[in-house]
Amino acid sequence: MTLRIAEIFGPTIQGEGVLIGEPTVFIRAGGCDYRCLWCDSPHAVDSAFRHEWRVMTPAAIWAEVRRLSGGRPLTVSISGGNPAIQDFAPVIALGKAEGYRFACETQGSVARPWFADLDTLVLSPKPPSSGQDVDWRSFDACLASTEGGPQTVMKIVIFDDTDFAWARSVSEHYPRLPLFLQPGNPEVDPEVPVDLRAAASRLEWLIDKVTGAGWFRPRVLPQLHVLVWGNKRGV
Ligand SMILES: C[S@@+](CC[C@H](N)C(=O)[O-])C[C@H]1O[C@@H](n2cnc3c(N)ncnc32)[C@H](O)[C@@H]1O
Ligand SMILES: Nc1nc2[nH]cc(C(=O)O)c2c(=O)[nH]1
Ligand code: SF4
Ligand SMILES: [Mg+2]
Repeated sequence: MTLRIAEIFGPTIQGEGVLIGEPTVFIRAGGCDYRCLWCDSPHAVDSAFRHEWRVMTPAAIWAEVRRLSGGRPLTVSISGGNPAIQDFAPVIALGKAEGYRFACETQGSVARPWFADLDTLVLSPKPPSSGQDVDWRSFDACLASTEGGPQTVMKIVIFDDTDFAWARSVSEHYPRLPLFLQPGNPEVDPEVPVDLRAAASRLEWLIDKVTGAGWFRPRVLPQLHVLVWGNKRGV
């Protein structure tokens, strides 16, 4: 059995959400069932980049993670693309046998039995600005697959007022899911250096929205890796 892999990189720090700051190796799966208008990882989505993807066995993927981490267990984040359109169970089994921990980033459009083997599942339903339609039945199936298992959290990207209002209503439907908000990054060209002042302004705008609304449930975080490296690949 093989998997389509866009890149494997690290160790770096997890730049987003509940595991922010955690030393992490990323496995970025190739292929996605969505086409978010502002996707920051099109090289793992568009078939135009397919020739850059590697077809790898779980053993080959695991050998690469072990090499990058020097064989010292850390958190491995499985992202993409949408990793849930492939079967990562064998990779997770290889890693767990050596004491590694696993997180997964997905939009929640496809539920997988292997979600139950994770330590952390990050569900990131897509707001109106993405141009995608959320299938909430699939999202609920993802949630059901982790009941009594991994920590499961929700992370929503906010670009504008409409996204913000949407996030509030989604939050009301899932009152027990820990919620993380991050400002959308409109600059997805990996070659363009980060504009720190613009990034700080976007974060300030989102903080003002949350506190101004008297909404004290979500945590508001930047994309830490974007502040340091912009949208550079492999970090
Ligand atoms: C590239 S996606 C891959 C995983 C999965 N397809 C998903 O969307 O959750 C990883 C994370 O980056 C976020 N993201 C993608 N493009 C972004 C952008 N331009 N600004 C901020 N966050 C973004 C997604 O919402 C998701 O939480
Ligand atoms: N450092 C770092 N943190 C991240 N958190 C989520 C990422 C992703 O693209 O899934 C990501 C990424 O690509 N790099
Ligand atoms: S779901 Fe994730 S990987 Fe797919 S297009 Fe949207 S942001 Fe990109
Ligand atoms: Mg990213």
